[in-house]
Amino acid sequence: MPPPPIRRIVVDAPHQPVEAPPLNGHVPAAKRARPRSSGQGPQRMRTEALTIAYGEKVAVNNVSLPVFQGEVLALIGPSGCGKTTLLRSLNRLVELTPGAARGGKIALDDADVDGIEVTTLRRQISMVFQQPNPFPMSIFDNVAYALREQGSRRVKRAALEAPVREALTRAGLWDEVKDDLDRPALRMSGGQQQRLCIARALAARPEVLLLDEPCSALDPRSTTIIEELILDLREELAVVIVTHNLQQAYRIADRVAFMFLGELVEYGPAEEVFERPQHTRTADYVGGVFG
Ligand SMILES: Nc1ncnc2c1ncn2[C@@H]1O[C@H](COP(=O)(O)OP(=O)(O)OP(=O)(O)O)[C@@H](O)[C@H]1O
Repeated sequence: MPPPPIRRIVVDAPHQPVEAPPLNGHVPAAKRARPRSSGQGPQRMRTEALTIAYGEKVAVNNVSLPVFQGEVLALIGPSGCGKTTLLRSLNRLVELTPGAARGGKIALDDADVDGIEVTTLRRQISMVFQQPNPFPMSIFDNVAYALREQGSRRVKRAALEAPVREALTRAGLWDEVKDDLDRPALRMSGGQQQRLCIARALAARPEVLLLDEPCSALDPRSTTIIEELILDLREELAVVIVTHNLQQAYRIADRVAFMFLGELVEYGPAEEVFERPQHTRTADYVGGVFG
């Protein structure tokens, strides 16, 4: 099947195109470090009419959204619009919240996620959280943990060295930690800890990487390193990131989904959503009015 073209979704009646103010004046196009994806990757996931409620509170309302391999999809929108709920629904983490209920469908490679054993699903769709959360064990064991969980619990350390090294290399951390693998992970810097969490997520060889504001607790240098890393990883994965940082979304996203009060208001290539938004609400948000 030919890859689907990049297209835009504008929910609600399309408004007159509006001129968006620059992104708080901080993000000239030249800041974009790498070309955006050509949009040729296969579709990895999709939600169809996804609705999630916490009791009476509808947090995500009727959202249909594709996720493509080789791309970074950024979920943006004002606080409380449902970004994290949507992200956590993709690997069924949201089900762990008491009172949460879901309607609609989520598919991974055309398979309904409800039919995939949940541990397997969470290996295929790994998640990295806002606060780095390494386990209280060594750097090596943090990454090896994911491998041991995959059924090789009794495998000797020597057999895990190559995959641990590979995951740390992919997470851009190997050179910094290779002589210190037995150091407690909790003694690393915040930025290193977050990259370790990414390495741990990658060790499970996921198809989709979910990132929930992964840089919000980090300094600018660590943020730049992780943004570069996300752009590298996008070659082999589908990446979905929730971010409040519009400059970050502009820098790294190939496509952007703007949510408001649980609804998907606008979705499309990042440049279009930021520079030529079709919806007044999107224009107001990317212009810094909301949020
Ligand atoms: N456990 C919960 N129980 C009840 N309501 C919840 C729960 N978690 C989230 N909500 C509500 O669901 C809505 C969406 O929340 P969510 O955290 O998904 O939004 P968000 O866009 O990620 O917000 P933020 O940007 O502030 O993290 C909000 O109104 C929130 O108050």
